[in-house]
Amino acid sequence: MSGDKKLSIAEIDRQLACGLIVSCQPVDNGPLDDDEIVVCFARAALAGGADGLRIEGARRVAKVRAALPQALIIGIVKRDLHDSPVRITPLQTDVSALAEAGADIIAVDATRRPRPAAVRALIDEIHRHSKLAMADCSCFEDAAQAHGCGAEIVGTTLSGYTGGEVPERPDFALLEKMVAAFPRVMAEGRFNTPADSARARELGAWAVTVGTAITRTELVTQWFAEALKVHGKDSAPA
Ligand SMILES: CC(=O)N[C@H](C=O)[C@@H](O)[C@H](O)[C@H](O)COP(=O)(O)O
Repeated sequence: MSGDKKLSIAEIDRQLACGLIVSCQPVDNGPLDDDEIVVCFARAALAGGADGLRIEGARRVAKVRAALPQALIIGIVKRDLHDSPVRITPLQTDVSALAEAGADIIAVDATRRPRPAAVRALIDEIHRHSKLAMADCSCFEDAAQAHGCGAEIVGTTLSGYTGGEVPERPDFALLEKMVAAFPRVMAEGRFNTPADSARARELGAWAVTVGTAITRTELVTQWFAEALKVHGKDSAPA
């Protein structure tokens, strides 16, 4: 298994062409929430020109790695803990499982919230496996802390998801602030259109991760259905 593959950040810099990463995370328990479908999403994303993939769960990372030995994979584990709001790769054992499954980059929640393992401990564990660390951040201060702990990549992933209503638009203000301070910033979270993704790159994002708009068919269908409701039966021509 190519869990042993070790890419340097400079090699990844060279591999990025358009800077698009596709997150292949179907809606939980929906009709597309299936390991083989995730592998198909991954194949389709690469066929469409993506530079890399974001995959949830060690088992799915291993399946995608086996099917696509050369793919750049960012691995995460999502788990619901009873005593912490941290969901994305909260434990050191999650890190080891993702490393063994063949992830190149391992992303962890880097928010400064109550958590079972410190951000530094998770990043150290990622590096112990000779993998690269990405910090999923909710604000500039999260990114500063994670960068200080050695994270190679910091992302806007969790902006808007740590309290209050989730905004509709991406957090461009945070992206700009992070780009000015850190060398590799992942634009992630609600980059739902090619135009917003391109804008992120114009602003200096190292790469852009797009999930929902590509791999959550139910939600994209809802966007269309909601928009079309305005012109429902009453306004249709007789
Ligand atoms: C907040 C959180 O849990 N984000 C998750 C992180 O893996 C995923 O649910 C998102 O789909 C991913 O970040 C991509 O973002 P978007 O789906 O908006 O393109």
